[in-house]
Amino acid sequence: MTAREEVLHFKVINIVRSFKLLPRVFKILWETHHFYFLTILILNVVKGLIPAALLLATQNLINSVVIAHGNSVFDGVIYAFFWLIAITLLNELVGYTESYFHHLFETMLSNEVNIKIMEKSVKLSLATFEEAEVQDQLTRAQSEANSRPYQIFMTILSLISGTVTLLSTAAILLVWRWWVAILLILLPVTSFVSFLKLGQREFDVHFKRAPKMRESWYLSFLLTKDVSFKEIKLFNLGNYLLGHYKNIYSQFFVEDKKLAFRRFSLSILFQLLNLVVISSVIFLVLWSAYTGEIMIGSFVAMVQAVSNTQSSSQGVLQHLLSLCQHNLYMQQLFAFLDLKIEKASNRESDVALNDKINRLELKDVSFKYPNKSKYAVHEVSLELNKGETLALVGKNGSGKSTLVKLLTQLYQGYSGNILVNGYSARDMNHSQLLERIGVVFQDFVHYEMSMRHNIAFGEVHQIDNDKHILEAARKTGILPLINQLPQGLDTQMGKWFEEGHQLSGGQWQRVAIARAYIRNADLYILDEPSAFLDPEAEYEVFQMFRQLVADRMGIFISHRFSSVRYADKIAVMDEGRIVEYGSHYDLMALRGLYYELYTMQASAYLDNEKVVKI
Ligand SMILES: Nc1ncnc2c1ncn2[C@@H]1O[C@H](COP(=O)(O)OP(=O)(O)OP(=O)(O)O)[C@@H](O)[C@H]1O
Repeated sequence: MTAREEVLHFKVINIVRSFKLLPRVFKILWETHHFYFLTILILNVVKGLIPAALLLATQNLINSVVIAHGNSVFDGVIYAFFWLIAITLLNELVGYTESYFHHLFETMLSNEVNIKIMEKSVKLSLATFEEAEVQDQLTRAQSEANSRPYQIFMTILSLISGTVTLLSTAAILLVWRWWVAILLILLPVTSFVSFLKLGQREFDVHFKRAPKMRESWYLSFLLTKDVSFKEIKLFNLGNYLLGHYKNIYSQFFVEDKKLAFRRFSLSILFQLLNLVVISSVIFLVLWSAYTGEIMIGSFVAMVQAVSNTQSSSQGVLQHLLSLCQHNLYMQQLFAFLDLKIEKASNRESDVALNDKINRLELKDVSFKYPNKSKYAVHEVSLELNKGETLALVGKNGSGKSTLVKLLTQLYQGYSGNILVNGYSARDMNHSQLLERIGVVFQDFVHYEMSMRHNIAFGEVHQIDNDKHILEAARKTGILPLINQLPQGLDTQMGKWFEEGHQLSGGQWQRVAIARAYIRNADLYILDEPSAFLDPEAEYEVFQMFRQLVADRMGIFISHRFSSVRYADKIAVMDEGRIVEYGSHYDLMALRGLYYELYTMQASAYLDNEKVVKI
């Protein structure tokens, strides 16, 4: 049974079992802030005792007035009055102090949980992170991270104070008629099971909703973010996407309405049952007072005790129910936090990379994406030495970018071997290896931060080293651009935040290349570095790349054969395999796929020239 099925097959007993999560919940609460946590806990125990104390004080006051009326001794009344005022004051004081600590603790707790989720996120491997189920778990964990853990805390507190109130008020009734106290405590149990089942159903509905929630989040992202705004306008997609979004939410509403109606009907039914029992018990108290069995003060206290016992018993069970539901959420959060981390990078057994990388070998490397039958990379073997450049070419989807992700160990589940200086990359100290590689991915990030951040993120400890950052900028030709920016390196980039300076596609691409170049790496990998560049910029970028890797190694992926031809080695990929391998001249002489692609592109340029001449 998969984890998902396990959760969906939760029965009443399994929900109760979910209480074993409580120690872990307490650990999070404790770690959030020891002092606040303990203080709130203690205040709640005190809060739980107050209703019974108030009750006894009221009973005492009324009875002492009755006694004083008979024998004109007023001291007892003053004394009882003092106690009532003191307890009322304590009640107020506890309430205000508790809400002060609550307020602070709430923010801290949601931060703590959000941080735990983000910490876990960055540790996951790319393969795990990309799994749809993991994305769903993340959505579930994140969507309620701000409210759920705090609600759990509140529920636990209400449970504590409710139980204390229940026991203390029930004790007053026990003295009078023990079976009435038991009846009032057990009465709400009848509703407990029904509400528990309903809670399970509500959870199942929300559990199954995660993929749709993700879809609705994505639709809202498309409709509200600048990256998609232009296309949405041009293709007039607004109404279509909005309709889709509304559709998802109207489906949610139908489900919610059904559940709300069930909850409403159950509540009415059990409320009526309660009313009948409570009225009968109050009539019994009334009868006792009428027959003179109890005094008037005790009568008032007893009626109050009946109502308190019944309501606190109902409250305790309600809180137990909420706790079950909250625990189901926590189970999702913990499932995400417990996800396996593929490689414990920097293990003691890892081979240290003490030297510069001067040799890279791939031996029969094959890789399939999870749940895919076809190889994205199939039996790839190649080698690269210091001072050499390798160009990867091939049609769309032939496996070039995947190969780069394998080289950078983003995916570990490959067969064959990748050797760095003769050692298997699998056994190498991961961070040391990655420190020696500078990569620009095809889908590089536009950081909506300052230019300084955008470049220095390649070597974050250089964030304040202007000289170093500007040198990387010079190598990609963006120095003149930086000089023109209103706050130079500290200018905000992009359009998401105030005073943001938007760059063109080619400028963003050069910034991304500068981010790789700021690293003093031994191997530079550029995945389609010229996709957004004009011919002049492309020429410039490749000249600089060749200079940079003259005594290092360089790999680039490109569909532009004008640049590819200058690489020392060219690997032509098709359906995951390397089908041709050699220099430009070797491959042209072969008259195979490379020749075909090269001449196709060259003739397209020549045709254009003809058109211009005509
Ligand atoms: N994250 C992923 N999950 C599943 N399959 C993927 C993933 N990324 C790529 N693929 C698949 O792997 C194959 C190789 O993709 P890859 O991105 O490596 O090709 P490429 O040669 O870089 O293509 P392009 O020239 O279009 O960038 C394709 O069939 C693609 O559908």
